[in-house]
Amino acid sequence: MTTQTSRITGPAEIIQLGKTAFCTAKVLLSALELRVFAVLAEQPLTEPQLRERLDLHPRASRDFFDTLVALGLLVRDGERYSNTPVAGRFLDPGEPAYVGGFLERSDRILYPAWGDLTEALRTGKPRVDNTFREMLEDPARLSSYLGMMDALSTMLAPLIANSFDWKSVKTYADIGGARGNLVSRVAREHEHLSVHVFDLPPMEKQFHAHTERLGVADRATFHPGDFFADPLPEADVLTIGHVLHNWSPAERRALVKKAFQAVHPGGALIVYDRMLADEPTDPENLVISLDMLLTTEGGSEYPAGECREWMEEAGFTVESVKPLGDHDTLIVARKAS
Ligand SMILES: C[S@@+](CC[C@H](N)C(=O)[O-])C[C@H]1O[C@@H](n2cnc3c(N)ncnc32)[C@H](O)[C@@H]1O
Repeated sequence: MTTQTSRITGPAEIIQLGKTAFCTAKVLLSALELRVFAVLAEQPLTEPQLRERLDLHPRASRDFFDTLVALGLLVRDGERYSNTPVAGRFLDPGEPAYVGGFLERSDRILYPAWGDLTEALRTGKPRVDNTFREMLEDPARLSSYLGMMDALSTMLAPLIANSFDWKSVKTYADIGGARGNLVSRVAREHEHLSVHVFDLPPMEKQFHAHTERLGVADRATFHPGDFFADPLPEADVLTIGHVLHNWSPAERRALVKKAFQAVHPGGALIVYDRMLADEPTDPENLVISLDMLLTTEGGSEYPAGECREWMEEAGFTVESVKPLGDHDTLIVARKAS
């Protein structure tokens, strides 16, 4: 079957794709780094006031603020700039729905790494040093990373809480569950659940603070360990979300096999990731797969069919494969009673 890309109809779109797209991305990322939205959350400001607050040179400050207006993130009313309602809700770090944790990491790590895509494609090697373990020891960097993870799992949590029958489930463990954002949000929807997170030991302190903040600490347990070296906690339901894509196919297969040992008879394994469609019509998940090339040793996105094979090979029966939100796929697999 021929794949058609109807987005590109002429030279204007080609130039937009090759130039304007990364320029406008960087305008947003710099605005976050400069705290434009945080400053404007306090009060609307004129161009000289905002420029002074942000300590910018006058040469391009008006163009920079006007670009943010043109992108729909700021409003200019007469001489004063303010946040649009959407920017005020999602880009002001003081707001609970802030998604900037994700974008801050984009700015610091992914934006420079993407500049080296050609080299990564030639060598198959990541362009970011494997500093993940070091980052876990650095509270500021860890917080920014967790902000990014939480931004994603907060959007998916209500869908996961409603797309599975949790009534008969007593224990639920999220493998690679970070500071417990997903389990906490599912536990808030289903008050009978006792929830568990398995993750690397440095995540434990963050886990206790976060589950406390979300009001589920009395039902939440952290299991420190390395999921390739240590046994996983046993539970009625295990989730593995946005984890398998960080590892090579052989490592994913091993982890799914290990999950089979940990799921109680009659229980289920739920895997979700940015899985790849059969036809490459949507660049979104393919771009994330290239992110994995740039940032991990062996990771990539993968088709749902491959995940099915790992699950069936481990002994599960796949019950359902369905879309989760705009870009993820959720697979539920059952272990026989
Ligand atoms: C991409 S994050 C996904 C976090 C979470 N599932 C979510 O969707 O928000 C990957 C998680 O796997 C954890 N992780 C990485 N290597 C691990 C290992 N060897 N053992 C246990 N956890 C690990 C990381 O600390 C991190 O929390």
